[in-house]
Amino acid sequence: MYRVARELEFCFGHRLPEYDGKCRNIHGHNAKAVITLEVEVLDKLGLGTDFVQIKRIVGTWLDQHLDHKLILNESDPYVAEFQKMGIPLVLLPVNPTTENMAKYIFDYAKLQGLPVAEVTLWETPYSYATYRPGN
Ligand SMILES: Nc1nc2c(c(=O)[nH]1)N=C([C@H](O)[C@H](O)COP(=O)(O)OP(=O)(O)OP(=O)(O)O)CN2
Repeated sequence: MYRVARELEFCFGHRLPEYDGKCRNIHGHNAKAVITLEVEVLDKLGLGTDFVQIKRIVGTWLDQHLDHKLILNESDPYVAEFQKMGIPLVLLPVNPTTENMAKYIFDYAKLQGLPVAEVTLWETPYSYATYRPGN
């Protein structure tokens, strides 16, 4: 079994409604997602999955869909106000925590047919969460 990983960076804003602390306020992060794939067999060039392919598929989506976006829980009372202002939002059915966003990125990579094993999302240089499906 081979594990192949590509790091991808993007910026986002979010807030955690009802959080008892400063993360209840809108704030931003320079995030790094680590997309880890598992493959049993290498291709004839000796590649598991081409790093370039991971960047093209997941990196392009991160750039277009999440980079410099405000990510909110769809039930957040702030949503209507930001929509009135024409601010581009990404709405999730859950709070935009590091854990939930790691799974959100995992689900996208999986849907694109990548053999993704786990996604780690670094929210700050010191804090990260990893999502991998359990048995
Ligand atoms: N398990 C989780 N805990 C926290 C999350 C999360 O997504 N999952 N998120 C937050 C906040 O979003 C916050 O931005 C991060 O908190 P913190 O580690 O305090 O980050 P700072 O860089 O601001 O830390 P300082 O040392 O205070 O500068 C909180 N918890």
